[in-house]
Amino acid sequence: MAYDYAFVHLKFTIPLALLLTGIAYPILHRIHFLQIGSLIILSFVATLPWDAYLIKSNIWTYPPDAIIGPRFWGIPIEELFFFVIQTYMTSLFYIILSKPLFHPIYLKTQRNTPTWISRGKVLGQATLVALALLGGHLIKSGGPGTYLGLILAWALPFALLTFTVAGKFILTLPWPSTVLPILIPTVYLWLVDELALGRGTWSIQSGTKLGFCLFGVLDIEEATFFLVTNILIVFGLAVFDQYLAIIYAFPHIFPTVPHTPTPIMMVESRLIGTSKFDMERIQGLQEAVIRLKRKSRSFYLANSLFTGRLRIDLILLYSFCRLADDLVDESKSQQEVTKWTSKLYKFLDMHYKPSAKTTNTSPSSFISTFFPPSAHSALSYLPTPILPPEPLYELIRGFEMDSQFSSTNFPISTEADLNQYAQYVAGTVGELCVALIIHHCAPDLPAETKSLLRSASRTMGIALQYVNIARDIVTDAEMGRAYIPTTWLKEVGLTHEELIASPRGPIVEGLRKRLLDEAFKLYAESRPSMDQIPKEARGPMVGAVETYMEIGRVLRESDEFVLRKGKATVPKLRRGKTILKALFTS
Ligand SMILES: CC(C)=CCC/C(C)=C/CC/C(C)=C/CC/C(C)=C/[C@@H]1[C@@H](COP(=O)(O)OP(=O)(O)O)[C@]1(C)CC/C=C(\C)CC/C=C(\C)CCC=C(C)C
Repeated sequence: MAYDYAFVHLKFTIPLALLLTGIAYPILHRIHFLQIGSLIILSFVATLPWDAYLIKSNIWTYPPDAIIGPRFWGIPIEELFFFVIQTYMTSLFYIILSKPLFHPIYLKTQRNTPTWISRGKVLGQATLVALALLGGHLIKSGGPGTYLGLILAWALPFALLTFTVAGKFILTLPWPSTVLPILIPTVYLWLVDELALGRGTWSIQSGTKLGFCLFGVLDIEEATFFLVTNILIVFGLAVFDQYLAIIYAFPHIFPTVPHTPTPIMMVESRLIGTSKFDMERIQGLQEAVIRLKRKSRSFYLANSLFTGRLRIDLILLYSFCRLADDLVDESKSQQEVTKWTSKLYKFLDMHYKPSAKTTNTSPSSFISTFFPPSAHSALSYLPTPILPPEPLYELIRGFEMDSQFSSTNFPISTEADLNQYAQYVAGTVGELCVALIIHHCAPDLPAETKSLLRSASRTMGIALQYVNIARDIVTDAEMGRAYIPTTWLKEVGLTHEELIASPRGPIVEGLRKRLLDEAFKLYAESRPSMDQIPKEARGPMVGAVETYMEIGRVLRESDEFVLRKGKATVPKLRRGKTILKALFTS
């Protein structure tokens, strides 16, 4: 009995697995445990007979003075543990590197597949078949090609199966999320293997190997083994992600999705033909993600921390809010604003007041007739059945207030007006976000908790809007707008006209500070209630709020301003740190 092989785990695999667990911990959801767990079981069951055969045929041997002793089917327990830990580590690499991806949009190539993907899939399948056949041939011939043959003939049919099921999806995913989680653990395990082979912890029979080394004493067969097994793990995870993407993306096929989609749903998602996929919705989701990425760094980063349908619906909500805001902001006249807001009200009426319907037009033909093509998806895919109507109507009312600014009219006279405005444009957004969270994560929350969350989310929305106004004093002035209440301006001897003509200087800084103080007061009032947000949405929501409030903190530190396009932003590193802190502490 000895501990050489056990030490390989203690020194190299377990510490890395622990480190990866620590890094991935805040982004791991129940579904990931199901994903990793199923893959560990599959890889264990698939490797067991193969490994037992290798040991029985003396292709692989373990000197008795390198292992603790207990065996199952002749396989030392350290080796059995290897199946588990390698699958676990590679899965975590994949999950971490795939986190920023929004998988539903990678279903876009399922129909009207680009030629390079169709060809790539056929080429991949042909290569896997050829290599598996080569493996069979090497086994039949016996001698030095046996071990390589056994690896190829065993692993590649599994790879072929998974690639056949999810090849287009795998090829559509960005390479850092597929190639890197294969390569990084492979190279790491090559180095570990090199060390173990060098120390004689395990060895390969000389008559059954080719005798080429990739480097040092690392036989080409061992290098191939780690490469193909990591390919198998990543392909397996991608199959799982493809099924999840189908389940989450298509409410017309899966109207409700439980916390953790069931294995039956996974099978169903496989059996449904791609002809049933709503590719227009995928296109709409893609447009919404692009809008989010272009317009808001903070929310884009925070959004990637959510999962499932909640993530999709938050993106769609953002897209609607942004579109409505832009339609009003980009209007050239008061009439144009009224044109858009009345169309938006009508759009909401069609969903929420069908009895008040004045025409026989359907919402989709109303959208395509009265809105520009760039607005269609943001309106068509707003998850109206889940969202309460009042905040949506109020949001449009807030945009109407925006349009009332003119060289002689400043609608924000008092602090109460400011609060009302912020309620309309941002308190509503908080309430809508919470409605989505409750629907997707905890529909059975007690009524008092729901109402606490609603009112806190309104307050938090106002806090964020105050930060937004404090940040944009200069850019708003350039558009002829001043949100600082007339009463505050009077106290410092300013008028709106003067603020707009000269939005910089110590007096304005004083006003900015006052607004930020109000923002942080409201933030402090509502922040404790965020602990009542269901666990799976809490960290990401806190992350979203904190990255936005961080703009306020940067503004308060004034010398740290990073002025970009006239706006103060939080440096990337600081934004990343804020998100991580929120995730690890919520
Ligand atoms: C990850 C995530 C939460 C994403 C979605 C959030 C979402 C739907 C945002 C919509 C934003 C939007 C375009 C609203 C239109 C009105 C508007 C412009 C509001 C201002 C947003 C700032 O956006 P940005 O800086 O990009 O805009 P401009 O450059 O000024 O054009 C606002 C400041 C409002 C943002 C308000 C919220 C996201 C609500 C915050 C409250 C919560 C998240 C609830 C917290 C829960 C509890 C229980 C306290």
